[in-house]
Amino acid sequence: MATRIDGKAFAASLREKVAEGVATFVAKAGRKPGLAVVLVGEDPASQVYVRNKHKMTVAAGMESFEHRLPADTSQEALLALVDQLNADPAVDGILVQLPLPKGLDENAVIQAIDPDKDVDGFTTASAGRLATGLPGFVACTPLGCLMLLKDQLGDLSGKNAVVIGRSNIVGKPMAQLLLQESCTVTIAHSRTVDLPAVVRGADIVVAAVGRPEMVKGDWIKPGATVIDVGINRVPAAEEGKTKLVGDVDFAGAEATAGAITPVPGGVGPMTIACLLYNTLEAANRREGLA
Ligand SMILES: NC(=O)C1=CN([C@@H]2O[C@H](COP(=O)(O)OP(=O)(O)OC[C@H]3O[C@@H](n4cnc5c(N)ncnc54)[C@H](OP(=O)(O)O)[C@@H]3O)[C@@H](O)[C@H]2O)C=CC1
Ligand SMILES: Nc1nc(=O)c2c([nH]1)NC[C@@H]1CN(c3ccc(C(=O)N[C@@H](CCC(=O)O)C(=O)O)cc3)C=[N+]21
Repeated sequence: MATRIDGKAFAASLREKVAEGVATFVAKAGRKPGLAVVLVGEDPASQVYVRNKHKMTVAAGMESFEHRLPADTSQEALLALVDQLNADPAVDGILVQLPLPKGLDENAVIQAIDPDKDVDGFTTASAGRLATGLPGFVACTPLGCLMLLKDQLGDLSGKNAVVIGRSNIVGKPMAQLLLQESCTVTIAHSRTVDLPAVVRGADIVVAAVGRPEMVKGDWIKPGATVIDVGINRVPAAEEGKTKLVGDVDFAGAEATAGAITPVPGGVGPMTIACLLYNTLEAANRREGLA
């Protein structure tokens, strides 16, 4: 039976460490680190995430600047806000909550963020820095996955890692991080032939697909470490209710894996904790304290 990796507890302890770092920053810089979050439109899931981010930013001792804009905001107005935040000395980190409403050019908005304030790690500058090993910001979800893996396994060098999914915000940066740790990395995707066989070779499996419980227990090599990034809302047993499940069939994989993250309570809480971690880092760098 696999060890359950407690992402919720790990994230809480990371947020405490960040809060200590914030106190040190305030003593030296004479101001709080600031995180600006931009939410366009009314997407209910995004509203919940943004509210949680605000609460945890304040709890860590940082300044939270929330910008809520109507769904019919123009591209020009949104870009003007990003420029204003880029120029604002009180803002160390900028996050534009995705997805944006239809009609807005997500890529153009993300690329407008100053890479030194890109605490989401979504700009091409951040992706390029990660790929070439230069200091920058790593996307929060893959960074959180890596922290959980290192905590569980220690040195990752030489391990066979399979990342399922090749998105710019999860799969690709995850693969770069594992490569940096000297894993032998395979990136699987919708065109991969015989995915079960590919996964059976993995000491480390990171599932970031967006398909509920797609990865089955009998794909998992005995003792492997399984990181489930998926957040899928599906109908629950009780009529009219919903529940969250990952991209991995948890019950099946738990029997074979060495360790596995649950959903909820696994990778999800690490994402926000890493956002705070990156924001503190951005503040320290901007003040020459890093
Ligand atoms: N915990 C957290 O904080 C976060 C969780 N998530 C969750 O992680 C999941 C992935 O997110 P994201 O990367 O943005 O998703 P995307 O939809 O951008 O990417 C999904 C990837 O999965 C691949 N894929 C789709 N179907 C299959 C299949 N049948 N077999 C193999 N690969 C397949 C796609 O392949 P192809 O490229 O060929 O189309 C694609 O590369 C989602 O559930 C999302 O909700 C995302 C961000 C943060
Ligand atoms: N610019 C931008 N940056 C993001 O990082 C970003 C984004 N846009 N858009 C949406 C996705 C998704 N995401 C999650 C954050 C926290 C949980 C999380 O805390 N999940 C809890 C459960 C939450 C619940 O119960 O709904 C858990 O897994 O335990 C999940 C998903 C960040 N994203």
